[in-house]
Amino acid sequence: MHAWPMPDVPAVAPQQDQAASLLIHDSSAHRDVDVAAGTSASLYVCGITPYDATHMGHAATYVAFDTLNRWWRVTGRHVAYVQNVTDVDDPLLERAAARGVDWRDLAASQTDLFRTDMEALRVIPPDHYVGAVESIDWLVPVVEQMLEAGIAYRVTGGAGEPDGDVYFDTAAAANDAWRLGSISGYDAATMDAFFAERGGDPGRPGKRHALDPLLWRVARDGEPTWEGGRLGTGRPGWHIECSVIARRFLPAPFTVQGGGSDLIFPHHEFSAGHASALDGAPLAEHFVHTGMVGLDGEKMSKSKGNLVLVSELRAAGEDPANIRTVLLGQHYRDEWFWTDDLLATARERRARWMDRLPLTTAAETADLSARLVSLVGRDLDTPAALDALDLWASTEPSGEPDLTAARELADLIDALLGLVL
Ligand SMILES: Nc1ncnc2c1ncn2[C@@H]1O[C@H](COS(=O)(=O)NC(=O)[C@@H](N)CS)[C@@H](O)[C@H]1O
Ligand SMILES: [Zn+2]
Repeated sequence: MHAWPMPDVPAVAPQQDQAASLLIHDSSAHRDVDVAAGTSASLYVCGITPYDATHMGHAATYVAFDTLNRWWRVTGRHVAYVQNVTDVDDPLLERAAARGVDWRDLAASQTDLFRTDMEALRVIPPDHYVGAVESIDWLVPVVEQMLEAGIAYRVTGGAGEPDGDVYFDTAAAANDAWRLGSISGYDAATMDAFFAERGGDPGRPGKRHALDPLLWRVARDGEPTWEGGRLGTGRPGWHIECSVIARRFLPAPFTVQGGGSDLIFPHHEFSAGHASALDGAPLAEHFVHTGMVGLDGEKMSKSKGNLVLVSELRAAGEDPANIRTVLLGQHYRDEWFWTDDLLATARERRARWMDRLPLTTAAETADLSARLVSLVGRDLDTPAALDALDLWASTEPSGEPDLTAARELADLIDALLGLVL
């Protein structure tokens, strides 16, 4: 499927000395790692399950990885970027049924809304934007191979379920590249809790291990189904889509797998497990996760219905650059809560930067540009970058205004932070 239009990303003089390193926190290694290496990078960021799009938690996560993308580009790297859309999965089907709408219409309209919000927030689109449904033809042979290799198995009935659902055998699949816990590092109790909470079925009779995740769900009445070759008609489990889409369009391993912290387990654990099961290569070199955004003391989520939607703020006339300023003002790994005050503050900050811009000098532009690139290169410290803009805006100009310098600074702020002043 198509992504969304590319924002204008001004060409800027590569900040050579700042291209030294890009430190970012790897949740799997539990430490900061340098991902600046080389002339090219590759990024997979899990996409939305298309309903209740685009709430501020979604937006915070995609803007965070857009900042990573932008740092790589400003420092002269080529970036290969892929994102999926989980356009078939239990939560989507449940929501469509609850609303009495066709699940395909819900997925299509919500994905369109997401695209317009991403365009408004000036998020650079992925090179490949791929739906789970589009990936079915690619994932069926992979699951068939897993069955043949003995790292997947069929479950016979139980609890009123039909025979034939295909599960991943987490024990049999362990190899040098992956074993249960490789990505999350969680203990068994944590995995059990998160698995049940996030779409898993630990109590399903007939499974070899409670944490074995579903690869293929055979047809049930009233559910959408697709041809599944030797798997029989049915539909895919959640994790395998991301393994197969990433493997199709990105190197094995690619540089960074991204998503919110709620994806660490089971989703990224098993996306990695499925990808490594047959080819023995790690899914990604590094795993990076954002903190959860909440409202009124609770994580912003569909099920709680406490959503602040980008489209609603835009419909009320808010400049998306102010929304992006709020998001960049929070550290991507922090848990935080949206408030209207944050938006008011963002408007004022950005207005001050806009007033100061025409007075800037060549020296200021050189210093500030290097500082901004360096700060973002330290675990995407955009809050510190915005503080540096505040400091600059609050000081008297250091000499004669230089309109060329003002243009260059505006271009760097746009290219690196996606903010138009
Ligand atoms: N409250 C939140 N705060 C921050 N990020 C969030 C929040 N809610 C969801 N996300 C992130 O937004 C992205 C899309 O979330 S989602 O719509 O539920 N979809 C999925 O997680 C799957 N389609 C990934 S394959 C994920 O990276 C998720 O971690
Ligand atoms: Zn995913």
